[in-house]
Amino acid sequence: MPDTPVSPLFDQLLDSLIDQGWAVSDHLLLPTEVERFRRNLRRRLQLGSFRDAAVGRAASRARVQAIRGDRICWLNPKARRGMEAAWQERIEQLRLSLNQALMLGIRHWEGHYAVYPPGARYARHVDRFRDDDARVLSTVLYLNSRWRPEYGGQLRLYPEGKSAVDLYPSPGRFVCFLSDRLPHEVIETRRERLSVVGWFRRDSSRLHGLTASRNQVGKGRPFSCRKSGLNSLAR
Ligand SMILES: O=C(O)CCC(=O)C(=O)O
Ligand SMILES: [Fe+2]
Repeated sequence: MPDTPVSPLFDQLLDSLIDQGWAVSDHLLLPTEVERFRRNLRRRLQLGSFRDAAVGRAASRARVQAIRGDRICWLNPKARRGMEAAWQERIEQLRLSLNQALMLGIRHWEGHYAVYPPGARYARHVDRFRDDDARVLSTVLYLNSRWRPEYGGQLRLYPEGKSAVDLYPSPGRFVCFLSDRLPHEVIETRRERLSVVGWFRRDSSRLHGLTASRNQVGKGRPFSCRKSGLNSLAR
């Protein structure tokens, strides 16, 4: 098996994931790459490729907006050029590192752009579906040009038995966390908030349009801080 080069950045991410079930890096992309990626998002927005995000198969639109106010557009998994391709190449490197170091058995990543207009939020939830355990790790990359705390819009993580953690969507920030056990929410934003949200999955299907179960908390085994704990939760 060829050795996967694990960059020091990935090393730090892996260590944090093992220790606390979530990780953050502000250096995965250059500022110029973040800008190019943002331009790409804006182009897709102008083309009318975005649609309201969904939360439940039968939920009414008004109810959805109260829970989740973003609009989304899936990335092209077959992109060959531009930042969509570059990002998915980097994500592929991370996938190889994750599988090598933690044996998570991840087979692919899929993700979408998300735009939260001012006033939008995403209520507390867990990313793994009730009836589908394919999502292993959630990822978020923020494409905002700048961010100040007074804009709100922070991602609030609720690690079990610990205080909540607030992460502001600053330009180029990357956050990842275990999809099945880390409740989180997006606090109401006062500015337009741009991101690429995605999931490392252990299946090979690309079924878009399924929706996350709200407050699906407490499923799965208790999180262990040791590698063996991570290994076992991935099986
Ligand atoms: O944008 C974020 O910070 C998180 C979004 C999220 O939780 C989701 O789309 O499931
Ligand atoms: Fe989420």
